[in-house]
Amino acid sequence: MERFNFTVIQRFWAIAKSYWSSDKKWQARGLLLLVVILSLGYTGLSVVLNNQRGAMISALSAQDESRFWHTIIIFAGVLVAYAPIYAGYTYLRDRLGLQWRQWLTEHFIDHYFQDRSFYNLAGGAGEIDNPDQRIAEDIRSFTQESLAFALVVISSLLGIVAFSGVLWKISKPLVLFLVLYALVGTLLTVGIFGKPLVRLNFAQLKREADFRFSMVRIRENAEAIAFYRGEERESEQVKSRFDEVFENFKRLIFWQLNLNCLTNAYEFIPFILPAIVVAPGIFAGDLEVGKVTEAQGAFIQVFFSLNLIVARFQELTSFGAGINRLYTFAEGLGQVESNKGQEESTAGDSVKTDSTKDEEVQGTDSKERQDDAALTVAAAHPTITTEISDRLEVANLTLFTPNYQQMLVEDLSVELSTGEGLLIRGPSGCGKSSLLRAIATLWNSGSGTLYRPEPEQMLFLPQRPYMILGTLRDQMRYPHLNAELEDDKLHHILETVNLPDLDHRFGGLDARQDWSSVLSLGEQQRLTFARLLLNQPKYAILDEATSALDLENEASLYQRLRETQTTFLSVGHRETLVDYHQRILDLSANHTWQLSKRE
Ligand SMILES: Nc1ncnc2c1ncn2[C@@H]1O[C@H](COP(=O)(O)OP(=O)(O)OP(=O)(O)O)[C@@H](O)[C@H]1O
Repeated sequence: MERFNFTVIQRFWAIAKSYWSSDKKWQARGLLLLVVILSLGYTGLSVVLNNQRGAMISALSAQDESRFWHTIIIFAGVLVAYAPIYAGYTYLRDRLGLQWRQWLTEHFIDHYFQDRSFYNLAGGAGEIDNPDQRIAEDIRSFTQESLAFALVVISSLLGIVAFSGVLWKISKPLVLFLVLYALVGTLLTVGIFGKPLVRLNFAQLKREADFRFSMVRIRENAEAIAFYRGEERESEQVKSRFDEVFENFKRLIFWQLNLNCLTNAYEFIPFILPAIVVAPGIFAGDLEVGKVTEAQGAFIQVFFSLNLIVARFQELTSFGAGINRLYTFAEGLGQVESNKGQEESTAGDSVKTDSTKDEEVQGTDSKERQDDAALTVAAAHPTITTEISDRLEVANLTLFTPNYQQMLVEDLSVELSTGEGLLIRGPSGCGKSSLLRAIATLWNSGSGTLYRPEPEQMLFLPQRPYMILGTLRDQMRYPHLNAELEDDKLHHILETVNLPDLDHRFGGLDARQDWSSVLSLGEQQRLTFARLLLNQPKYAILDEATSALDLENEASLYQRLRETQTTFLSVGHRETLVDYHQRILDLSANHTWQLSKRE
């Protein structure tokens, strides 16, 4: 159990330290210091308030009017200072939490897009589920909760120091009993409830994210689902995802019920124990009546400070689960060093729910075996070498699917001469798009050398047109959104790709739309072709980029492309495409290839 807690703390620190030692560290530390000072201030004032409450009761029971009013005046005076200090404390705490969140979110987003991690993680076997939820929600709760918890720990320590003095004066055995009682309670709670609650909270986060994702997919594929009349199946699917949320939550609240039974009984004692201990002194006339209130106030403060872990255990377990999710994500992004080997048993345990534990552990094992196997395979095989050059050429290229499961092309050598068009053909599934992936350096499983120009000199038009979120102008300028282009030029290009009234239809070049829903596939293909004609890169790679167009539109676009200086490489099935290319590369299903010149 100790080891388990230690792992979570280690993981917490691995994520947290990046901010607290970043270039923003002095600002962060300064703000934290201010928050701690304010928390010191309000703890000090609460000690005074507690004393005065006791004094007030004593004055009332002794019918001492002037002492009563005196305490009331002090009370009011302290409150005047207490209210703004406490408000300032919560404000600055939340402000610091927000700044931390901003920094950490940007840090994760930077790593997510660095080295194409978003693509590599998506292509993996899905160990890092729902990265969107991890960035949007796990980071938010991580920063808020860690700050809230750290400050609670600090104020608890202050509370212990401030109030145990008060209590010590009233009754020493009471203090000793308190320490022992809190210690036993904490060990019991962590021992019994720690593992299952972190596990269930982890699963809850995942299942909530899966459920939400299934709803997002429906929104994105609404039309296809409507055509298939797939409502029933989709509704079943969403409901079954929600059932998983429901079942896990049921288990979670059952464990919380058990925890509450223990903590409620356990937290009841502090309310009566001080009275029992102080009562004999009062009966004997040695102590004032108000001492009961004072002792009770101090006892409760010290008790809840010592009892921090038990009192906040539910939040702590969900916090721990969030830390685990964020840590595995950071590990996947290469932000923190992977120490899988050391943590194998604990990390695996910490993420499984009771009912699914066995199958998921098996799943994890087989995933790890697959990963290990993939690493062994990758180590045993060479990878494709890429060299930046002013030409586009593959030399002796043998290409496999990732993990080397399937050979796609064997010993291919071809160079693209400037101004020339090359068409790649072949049966479906033979590896045409994969060859483009290799040229784009998305895949490197295989051997041979790829000579390619700088990425900025190449533009890829993938099989499925990609419409960005933004204006029509952005759509056309993508991926160079900062390019300054005159409206006239944009209009002219729209005409060239046979979309002359597109901007009028949607309210101008600055109109914002969900372009992938409002444009037909052919219109989207023409719009991506507009990007190509605007950018005029040195090399263009077109993967069935005109497959949804009629022959006339296709011919016109290729004609325009040939008028530019761009050297292009196309993949496609249509016979008519041959007319626009000088050379043809035919790939076959048995990894052989043939290069020919057009007659
Ligand atoms: N991420 C992947 N992991 C493993 N295999 C893959 C992956 N992506 C594609 N493949 C496999 O690689 C082979 C080649 O796929 P590719 O997309 O290159 O075919 P293609 O020739 O472009 O087909 P089409 O003409 O149908 O578009 C296929 O058998 C496909 O199943």
